[in-house]
Amino acid sequence: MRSVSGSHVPTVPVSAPSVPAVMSVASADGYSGHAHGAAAAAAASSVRVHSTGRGLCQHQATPSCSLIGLHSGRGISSKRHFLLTGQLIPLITGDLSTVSPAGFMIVGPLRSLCKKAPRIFLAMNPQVVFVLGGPGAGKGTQCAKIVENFSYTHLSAGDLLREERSRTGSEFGQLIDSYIKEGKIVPVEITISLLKKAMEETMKKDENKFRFLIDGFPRNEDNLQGWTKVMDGKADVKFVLFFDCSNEVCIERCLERGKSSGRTDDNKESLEKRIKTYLQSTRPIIVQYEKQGKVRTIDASRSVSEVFADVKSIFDREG
Ligand SMILES: Nc1ncnc2c1ncn2[C@@H]1O[C@H](COP(=O)(O)OP(=O)(O)OP(=O)(O)O)[C@@H](O)[C@H]1O
Ligand SMILES: O=c1ccn([C@@H]2O[C@H](COP(=O)(O)O)[C@@H](O)[C@H]2O)c(=O)[nH]1
Repeated sequence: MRSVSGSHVPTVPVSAPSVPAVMSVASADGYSGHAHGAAAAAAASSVRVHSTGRGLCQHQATPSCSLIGLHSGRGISSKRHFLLTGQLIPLITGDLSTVSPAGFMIVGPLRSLCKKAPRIFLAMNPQVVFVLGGPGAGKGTQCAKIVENFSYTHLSAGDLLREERSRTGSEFGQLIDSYIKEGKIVPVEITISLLKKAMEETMKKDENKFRFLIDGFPRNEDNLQGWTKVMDGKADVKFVLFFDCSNEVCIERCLERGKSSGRTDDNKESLEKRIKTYLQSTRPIIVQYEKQGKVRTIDASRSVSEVFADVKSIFDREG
């Protein structure tokens, strides 16, 4: 047994049931690194409690009590909280940069808790990276490469809208079609419901898939407000990946793509409108996130591999 960073974890009671004011988190015999896993789980910005543990448990340290944590495996630090059967437990601090690769971790036995909580399952909120940039800046191309190299699921808001447009019986098909051709931004209620559903379905299929690249969203103030209203507290926006590219290069790429894409908006007329919408509505959103220190800017005018080298170093760093 060893304690996490040699620390004890004081509890801050929120509601019953009560647990001892001090408890130590220890790794079970033969599960070295699990204590770090728990610390990483605690470091997660928000953690949901699962009442059932289907698929969550990779290792079972003790049959009576298990704390299961998810961690990103890369340099998580800082003081956060996680929810544990009605208790807010201040973070176990320490250097988490050595945490082993991503996955579920388990610590046990949590002796003092065993009596109170026979089994505790924790899973993180979805972790989101917004991917923004002008039309044709290379967002989709780079997202595909991120997915190949990191454990992210790519959700393109544009693709989801196009899918909805062609879904038989969709009540929004015509509206989406005209908005896309005009380069206008579809009302957020439609887009957010598609995004939320896609995230939920992804996580339902595989609980390990809780990291998302949301490509082409939020595009305007309405999008941002809609996201906040529906997703605040339910998903954590880690950062915004911004592909910075001149309008000329964007237009040239889209026109080239238009030769084979079949997209109704990869033509000169639509592109002028899309660029205008991007400059008037989306850039201010990027500026807002910049003020919060959340934007990671990439020079997207270079080759695909040069751009990806920068993208990769950001994901290596950020986890
Ligand atoms: N770095 C690059 N250099 C040259 N061409 C590129 C580069 N990145 C992407 N492309 C090409 O440019 C076109 C647009 O790329 P992509 O679809 O990835 O852009 P996007 O930002 O997702 O566009 P949109 O927002 O319009 O969906 C594609 O044909 C793609 O192959
Ligand atoms: O959040 C969104 C995303 C997209 N749209 C509309 O779709 C087109 C195409 O989007 P791409 O990201 O280029 O695939 C875009 O011009 C908008 O009309 C949207 O309304 N909201």
